[in-house]
Amino acid sequence: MTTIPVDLTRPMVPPLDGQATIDARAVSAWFGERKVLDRVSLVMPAGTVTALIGPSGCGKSTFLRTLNRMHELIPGASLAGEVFLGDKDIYDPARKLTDARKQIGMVFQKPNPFPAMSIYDNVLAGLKLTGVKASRAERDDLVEQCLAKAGLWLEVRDRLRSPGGALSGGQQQRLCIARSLAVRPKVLLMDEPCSALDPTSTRRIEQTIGELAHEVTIVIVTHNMQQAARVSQQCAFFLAEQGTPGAIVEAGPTEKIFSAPVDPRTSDYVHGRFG
Ligand SMILES: Nc1ncnc2c1ncn2[C@@H]1O[C@H](COP(=O)(O)OP(=O)(O)OP(=O)(O)O)[C@@H](O)[C@H]1O
Repeated sequence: MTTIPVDLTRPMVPPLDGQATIDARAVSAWFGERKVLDRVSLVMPAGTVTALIGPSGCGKSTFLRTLNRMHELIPGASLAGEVFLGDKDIYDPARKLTDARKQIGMVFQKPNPFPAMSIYDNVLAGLKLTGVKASRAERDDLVEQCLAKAGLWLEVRDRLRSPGGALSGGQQQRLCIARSLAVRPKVLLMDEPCSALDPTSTRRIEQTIGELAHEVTIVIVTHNMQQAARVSQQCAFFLAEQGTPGAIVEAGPTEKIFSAPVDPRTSDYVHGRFG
C-alpha cells in the first residue's frame, strides 16, 4: 500500500487575497434632500469580520446598502464617494450593477427564504437569477456545499424537497446564508442577521460567521455589543449627533474599541451608557 503525504500545515480553505477587500472612500448618502451619511471611509479587509455599531438611526444600514449598490434602489436616494472591491470601483459606470450584487451578497434582519420553494431550490434561486447554467450533479454538489458552509446540511439533508418556509427561524436564516453563498460572493453583508432569532439560533449563526470568515469578507450590522465582540475582528462606531449626518467616530481592532477606545463617546456607547 502506498501512502500519500499530507501537508497538515496547509489550510483547507485558501486564505482570501486582497481582491476581497472592500474599501469605502468618502461615502456620503442622501434620502431626497436629507444627508444621512457624511464622507464615511472604511477599509474592510479580506478575511475579516467587520462589525458596524452605533445607536439607532446613525446610518449603519444605509452604509451597508451603499456597499452593494442597494441604496440606489430606494426612490429619491443618492450617493457620493467610491466603493472599491479589490482594485475596482463598484460604482464605475462601465461596470454592471449585477456584477456588484453577485460579488457582494446580503443577508437581512428577517429571514426571507421563498417560503413555498423547496430548500434545494431556495439555495439555487440566486443562480437562476444570474443565468448561471449547471448540470444536475453540479447543482447537487453546490447545494450540499452551501448548506454545509451555512451549518445547515446535517439538519436538512433528508428533506431537501420540503418547503423553505417549513424551517425554524434560525434554520431559515442559515438557508438565506446558503442561498447567498451559492453565487460565490467575495463579500457577505449582514444587516442584524440575528435580531429576529432566539439565543441558541443566534449562537449557531455566529458560529457560521466564524467559519465563513476564512473564505468571504463579512460586514455585519449589530446592536448587540457582545455579538460584535464575539464575531468581529474590526469594529466601526457610527454616530449621528444632533441632526447631523451619520459618520464614523472611531474604527479599529475590536479588542481596542472595547477595551481602550480613543474617543469617550465610543467608550460610553460600548459600555451601554447611551444608545
Ligand atoms: N428609505 C428611507 N427613506 C428616508 N429616510 C430613510 C430611509 N431609510 C433610512 N432613512 C433615514 O436615514 C437615517 C439612517 O437610517 P439607517 O437605517 O441607515 O440607520 P441605522 O443606524 O441602520 O438604524 P437602526 O440601527 O435603527 O437600523 C435615519 O435618519 C433614517 O430615518
